[in-house]
Amino acid sequence: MTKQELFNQITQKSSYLCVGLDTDLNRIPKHLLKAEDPLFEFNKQIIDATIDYAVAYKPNIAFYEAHGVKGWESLQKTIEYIPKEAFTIADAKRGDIGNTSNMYARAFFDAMNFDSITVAPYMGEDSVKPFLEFDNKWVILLALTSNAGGKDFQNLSLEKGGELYEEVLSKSQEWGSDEELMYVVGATRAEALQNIRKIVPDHFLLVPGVGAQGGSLEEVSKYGMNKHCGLLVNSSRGIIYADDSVDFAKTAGVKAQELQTEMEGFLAKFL
Ligand SMILES: O=c1ccn([C@@H]2O[C@H](COP(=O)(O)O)[C@@H](O)[C@H]2O)c(=O)[nH]1
Repeated sequence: MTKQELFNQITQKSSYLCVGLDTDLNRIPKHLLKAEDPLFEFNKQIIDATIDYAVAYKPNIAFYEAHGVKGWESLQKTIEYIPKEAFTIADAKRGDIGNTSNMYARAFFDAMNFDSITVAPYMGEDSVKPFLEFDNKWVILLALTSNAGGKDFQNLSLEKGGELYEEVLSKSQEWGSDEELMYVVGATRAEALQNIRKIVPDHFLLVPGVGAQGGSLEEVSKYGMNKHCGLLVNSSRGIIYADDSVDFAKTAGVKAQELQTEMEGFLAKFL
């Protein structure tokens, strides 16, 4: 999906919501455990209930690979089920020496046909570039993550000035353009967004941390939005586990719609 196509989706749905598919057998409604493929059955119903309000879906790969072959099958079925209009994110946080990164990229872009993958920048240019060699695919580089421990390294001051996450943002722009590179910035780090927008004014940001982690959608939208919206705001648990009854999908739809309605307001105010 191109940047323009993503922006078109955002405009059409008045939404920059990404629904996180962190599907956990211990948390899904009990009646689904009888299904042949409970992970897929849950995802299918969540997708059907939220597709009118969401522009992206982000399966977190850990929740699938934890089940071995069966989990990978559920993931494959899920990615095939997501309507083509939606942007898909493999939240896999990969990155290794070049030839290994190339295999990761082939797994998620060729074999599974995801639009994008999250990548850790820690191993540098030759670990990230293999992911950028695929047409019409996106790399989403971890910049300033939502967890408390993100500060351990990402906020370290560099001798030449600035902090490590700022160097990730500026250096990586030598590797790819804003048509193929996005950044992860946690909603819990919204105070940094004004500064981040000075370094990456045109890039899309994937923003997890709204909902269960307590990030503010309003602050993220106010300080993070650019002329192409430039935001995909993820909520996983806050949507998919809002209700563990047989009505779980309906409730997920309501939660997604609530966020979409707020986003519609912010698009009118800040875009
Ligand atoms: O900095 C980061 C990077 C990734 N994540 C992932 O996003 C979702 C958040 O889930 P919630 O239930 O909405 O909190 C999850 O898959 C994380 O692994 C993140 O939270 N922060």
